[in-house]
Amino acid sequence: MVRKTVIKVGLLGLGTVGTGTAEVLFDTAGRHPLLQEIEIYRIGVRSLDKVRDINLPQDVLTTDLESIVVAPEIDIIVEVLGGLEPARSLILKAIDCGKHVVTANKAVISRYGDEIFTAANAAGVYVMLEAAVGGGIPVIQPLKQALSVNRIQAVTGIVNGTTNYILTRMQTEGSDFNEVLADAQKLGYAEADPSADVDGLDAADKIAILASLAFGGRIKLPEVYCEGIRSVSQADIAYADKLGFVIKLLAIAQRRQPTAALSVRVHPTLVARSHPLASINGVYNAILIAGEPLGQVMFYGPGAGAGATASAVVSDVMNVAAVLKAKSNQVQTQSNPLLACSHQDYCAIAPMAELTTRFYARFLTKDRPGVIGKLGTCFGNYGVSLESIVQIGLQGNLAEIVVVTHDVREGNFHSSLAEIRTLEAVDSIPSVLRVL
Ligand SMILES: NC(=O)C1=CN([C@@H]2O[C@H](COP(=O)(O)OP(=O)(O)OC[C@H]3O[C@@H](n4cnc5c(N)ncnc54)[C@H](OP(=O)(O)O)[C@@H]3O)[C@@H](O)[C@H]2O)C=CC1
Ligand SMILES: N[C@@H](CC=O)C(=O)O
Ligand code: NA
Repeated sequence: MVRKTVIKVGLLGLGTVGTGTAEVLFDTAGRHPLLQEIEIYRIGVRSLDKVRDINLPQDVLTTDLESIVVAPEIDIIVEVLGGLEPARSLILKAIDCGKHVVTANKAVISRYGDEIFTAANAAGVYVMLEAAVGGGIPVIQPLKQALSVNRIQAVTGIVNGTTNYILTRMQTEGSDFNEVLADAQKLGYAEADPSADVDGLDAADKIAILASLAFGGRIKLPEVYCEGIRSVSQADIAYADKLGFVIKLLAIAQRRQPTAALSVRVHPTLVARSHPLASINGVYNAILIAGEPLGQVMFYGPGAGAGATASAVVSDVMNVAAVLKAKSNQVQTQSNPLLACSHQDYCAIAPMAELTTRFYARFLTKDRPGVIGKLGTCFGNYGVSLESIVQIGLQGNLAEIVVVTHDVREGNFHSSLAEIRTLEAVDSIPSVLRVL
């Protein structure tokens, strides 16, 4: 006989994502029937006095988060607090108490994934994280399951909604960076400390998680190269546009040969207008995955926001609930390897100097004959071949020269720039960006 179980959830956090999650779990009509067997038992928050946009059963709220993770009635802990502590300790405590965990917290997973998954594997519980990357876009489960038969070659993504929203509005409306950031905060897209978005750290957390799943090894976060969007100016956006590009904050994990070290990086990048990632605008995210034998597949959707992220959180809750239900009916006794994390070793990460990529660079120089020739000589000394070189205008009495290179070893390109900086005719190099 199949018994009907009620699976109890302890929800840690009732902010943007927590509220969206509770709304889905309280309103199950027309969704998967299994959701009707899932109940929110307790919700942990910082303040009981805060006005909430959601009707809650009496006494469900508490500020005692520890009491939730140790409650014997609770099967699944959903951590949507954000930040490193107390999130990390509460996740570990929940695992220690034999509870499954669903989290949207990429900051904790990318830094403490090793400790958390080792503990979860030892305790025989799942730690699920679909909401941690790409918000509502299903990308974690596809990487663990449907795509895992492929040899992955590259994961290239726009994985931060806030910065894509900012860059899109700077590009299409010429808006001011700080004004648009304030809007992204109001819309609930940004992290509590938005420098995590703007400086690329959130995207670095996410690409570390994606790379780990795609390439089958853990990633040491400090080895992920990370550059944010503060240096992207209206001048670069305008030049990129003239040259047929848009500027996107890309997160890339790439392995050129199966045995080579991985390149894992986040930086603003010129993307050709014809490339599929160039048309991903606003808070939308997209992740392009290339693998053998599949070829390319692109996941696209809302990368942040209450409803979108709740969709991912609740799908994880439902996956675990399905396992618990099967277990209670004695159908399944072992961990499902396509839900659990199975890596123990670390990936070897290649130094940035070894990266081969194209570059865009903008120079301010004295406006006199022969300067372009001198730049060309310095580039030639280091094997840097130019795809285009343009001098469009003057800034004051200085000439503005923009170059786009062919593929070049990053170390060689920087050596050529070091030599160019010594030229008497060169005033400054205001920007250097990579080109996809
Ligand atoms: N916002 C988004 O679009 C997305 C967010 N995420 C991730 O989801 C997580 C949550 O984000 P979000 O919902 O935006 O965050 P919010 O800041 O909106 O909400 C955080 C919630 O956690 C509670 N909280 C935080 N710290 C504590 C603490 N020390 N003790 C008790 N309660 C605490 C807050 O309580 P109180 O309400 O009382 O202040 C609040 O309810 C983060 O890890 C974020 O990176 C992932 C994908 C998208
Ligand atoms: N701050 C993040 C929220 C989702 O992960 C973003 O802007 O993408
Ligand atoms: Na996701």
